[in-house]
Amino acid sequence: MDPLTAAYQDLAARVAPLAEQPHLVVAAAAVIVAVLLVTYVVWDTLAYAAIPTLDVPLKQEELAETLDAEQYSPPKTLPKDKIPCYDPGTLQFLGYAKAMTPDEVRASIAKAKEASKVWRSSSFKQRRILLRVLLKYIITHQEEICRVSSRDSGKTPLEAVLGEIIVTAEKLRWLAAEGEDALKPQRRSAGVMAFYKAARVEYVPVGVVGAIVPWNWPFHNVINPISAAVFAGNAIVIKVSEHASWCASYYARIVNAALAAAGAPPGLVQFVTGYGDAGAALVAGGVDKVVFVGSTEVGAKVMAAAAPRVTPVTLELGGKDAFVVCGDADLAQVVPIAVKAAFLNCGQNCASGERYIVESSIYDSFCSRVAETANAMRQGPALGHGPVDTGAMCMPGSVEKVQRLVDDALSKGARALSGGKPNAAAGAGQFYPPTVLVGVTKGMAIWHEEVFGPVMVVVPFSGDDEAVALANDCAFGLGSSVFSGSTRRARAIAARLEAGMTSINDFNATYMCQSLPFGGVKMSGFGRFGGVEGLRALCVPKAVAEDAYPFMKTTIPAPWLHPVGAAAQPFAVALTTMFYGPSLALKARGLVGLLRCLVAPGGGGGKAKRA
Ligand SMILES: NC(=O)c1ccc[n+]([C@@H]2O[C@H](COP(=O)([O-])OP(=O)(O)OC[C@H]3O[C@@H](n4cnc5c(N)ncnc54)[C@H](O)[C@@H]3O)[C@@H](O)[C@H]2O)c1
Repeated sequence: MDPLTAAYQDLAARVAPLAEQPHLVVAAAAVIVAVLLVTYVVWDTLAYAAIPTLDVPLKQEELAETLDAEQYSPPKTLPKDKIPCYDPGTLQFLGYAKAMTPDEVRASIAKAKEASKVWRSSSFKQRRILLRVLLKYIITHQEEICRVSSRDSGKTPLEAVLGEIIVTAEKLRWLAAEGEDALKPQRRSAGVMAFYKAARVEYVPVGVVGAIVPWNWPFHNVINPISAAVFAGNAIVIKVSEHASWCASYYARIVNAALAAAGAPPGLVQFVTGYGDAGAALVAGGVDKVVFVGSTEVGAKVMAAAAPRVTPVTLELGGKDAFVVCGDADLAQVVPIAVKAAFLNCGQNCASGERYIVESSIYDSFCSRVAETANAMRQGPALGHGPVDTGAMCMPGSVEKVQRLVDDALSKGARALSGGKPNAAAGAGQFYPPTVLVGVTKGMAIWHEEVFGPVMVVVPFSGDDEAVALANDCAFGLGSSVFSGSTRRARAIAARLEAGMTSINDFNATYMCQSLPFGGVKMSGFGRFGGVEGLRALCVPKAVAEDAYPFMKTTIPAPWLHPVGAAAQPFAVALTTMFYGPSLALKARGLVGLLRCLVAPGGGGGKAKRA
């Protein structure tokens, strides 16, 4: 018996008794998992031990849970060159942010440009340190970051942890762990005629990224593009929303402290506060790439403004996600997810469940269960008044916009199973309650327009073709969900949905997988942010080809030397036939033609002719 077979038989004989003692197998597996876990924790702890700890002082109003009514009452007159900032839950006045002028925006771009020249040759190691400094601060100061976000945008502290912290932490972790792999030069095949070449793509930083972001997740919306842009070797000028400018002051202090701790050049990240004119100045001001996150209407303007300089744009625009629930889905799982998908952050999410397409067999049960939860949800100011399930709408005018869409639907025959009018009982702030609408038809504006508020529209379907047709009957195509007890059925429906992202038996799971691209189709925009594709979109994918072998290099064949002779074109035809001829006979014909050209009079090209 050969030694290998003997060793195998010996191992098999030793392992066989274990099959009769499954508890030993389970115990061994548990020990292995525990060792792996401990190794991971120790590794992570050591990786972060040397990472500097930031000290970012907070202002009085950033620290307080409740604000004194007198001290924070609105001013009588509002200056034009400043942005007034309010708490949407109490309407207390928080102070002013600067409304930067176009000249000030251009000055910020110039500073970023200088910093980008240094940072583009920074090492991935240094970029990872920057991300880890940020992550360390974020995890140890979650409460502060969330309190400030809640104060400025109206969301509850729980919502802030879910949407501001968790996804940001995962983004930073993913970038540090896998970002370098996504950006290191990638080998490509050289092809047939260039067989002697080595081909690769190098991901070169674009230079200065100009990012314009909305107010709905004011912390995540800034750290998300900043972390990706600087990890890709760029500087970034980021324009925050005029409706979330107060909190940007704290978030800018965090970022600047992290840059200093990581030894990054000052000016690498520039914050811009201002109105639309500041955003327009950023787009037209000479940045190398524009990332716009906001409404479809403004996105179209941004695209037009980027055209004269042919500045590349990524547009992350509005959404109106379809949420398909098949009759065989597990309602106990689906209902709580459906409620979160519609009402998280008061429905102010680009990828928010807005159109619930539910199979007729479970339609009534689904509607009554979501309405029961919606009716039980408590609403109020996010801070200082005990836990609430949902907070205020961030933007002045949002409550009225939602009411217009709901009123239109109700006047045309829809019914509200919960909510349906502003919630004055919740307090002085901008409150619209969780609203479930049934009986919605295509003639109603709410079926087509993005609500960006806490309204769940539920319609029934019969047969998967109808579910797909209803889901695709929409100008937007950002996220989508399909729930079914049969993965096969869910996948088949998902494959037919016109959307940039689909989660099967979940909602927005694609965003928790930060390796995946984020973005939409149709009026939801184009280009991708997030994941490998999003990171590479912040670079120029530069094609490079060089000689693969030192003894082979490109020389122009003799028949092609100028002035060319009669054999020049037949030589090219023969060469093409030899390399690409789809049969042996054709390839042989190409080779013979090639040799003929070389020996023919004039086959030596210009030199031969001259001789
Ligand atoms: N797809 C996504 O990733 C995503 C994420 C969040 C929000 N959104 C969308 O954002 C919208 C809500 O956010 P919003 O109300 O802040 O959007 P918005 O389009 O009104 O504003 C977004 C930003 O654009 C700026 N701006 C305004 N006019 C400009 C101009 N002419 N040139 C350049 N910039 C200009 C604003 O000052 C703001 O900072 C919703 O439609 C929502 O779906 C999309």
